[in-house]
Amino acid sequence: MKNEDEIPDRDEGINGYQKIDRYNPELISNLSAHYHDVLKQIGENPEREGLLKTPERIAKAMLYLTHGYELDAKEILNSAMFKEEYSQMVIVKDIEVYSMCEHHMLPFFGKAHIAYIPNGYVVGLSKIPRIVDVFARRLQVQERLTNEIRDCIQETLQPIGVGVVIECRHLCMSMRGVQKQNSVTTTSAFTGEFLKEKTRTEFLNLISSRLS
Ligand SMILES: Nc1nc2c(ncn2[C@@H]2O[C@H](COP(=O)(O)OP(=O)(O)OP(=O)(O)O)[C@@H](O)[C@H]2O)c(=O)[nH]1
Ligand SMILES: [Zn+2]
Repeated sequence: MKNEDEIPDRDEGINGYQKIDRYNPELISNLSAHYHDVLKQIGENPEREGLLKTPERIAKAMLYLTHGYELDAKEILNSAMFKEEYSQMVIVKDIEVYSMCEHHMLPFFGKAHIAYIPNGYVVGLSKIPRIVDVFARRLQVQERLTNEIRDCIQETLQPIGVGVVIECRHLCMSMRGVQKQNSVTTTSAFTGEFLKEKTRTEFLNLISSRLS
């Protein structure tokens, strides 16, 4: 029996998530109908002029904000790995992060700082922020986001070590709930050489310094 809420083109995707076609008009229209109902349920009038296109806008925005499910971070890293005899720490810092917490579907946002020590191979620099987005554009908790980035780099590039630090503000803690406007959550994850205090301290010092 066909479930009328069934998502069209549902199919086994990568990373254990269902593959969906985010541009499928039928999917956008189904999702818009749900958001139309949400507007009614919160006491709004979805027929007033300002809200006429809102359900469709939200549907498209949500599909965009969760598009990381379809992307394969390992494939992205594999596409630009170069043999290079550079053996010092490589750091890409201050990478903007925009994600949504899986508890409230409210944004959390801030910065990621990522380092690795190559083991014969380096990766194209742009690929580091790209994989941050792959994992951030999903429903997340900051701790899992941090670990997923670390594991992806470690398993794909197989460097001597990886360090990931993420600092974010969670709107579920500032707009609602405990209503703390200035709290920032810091998470970190390390492998290999970064488990040693000396290397980790060097990384943490370098990410806290600012270019003048
Ligand atoms: N560890 C972790 N917790 C998160 C993250 N994002 C949101 N949370 C927390 O998830 C928890 C959910 O707790 P619940 O008590 O079930 O939800 P709630 O009643 O809405 O909680 P309050 O936010 O305290 O009002 C809250 O403490 C949130 O602050 C995250 O990325 N990591
Ligand atoms: Zn939340």
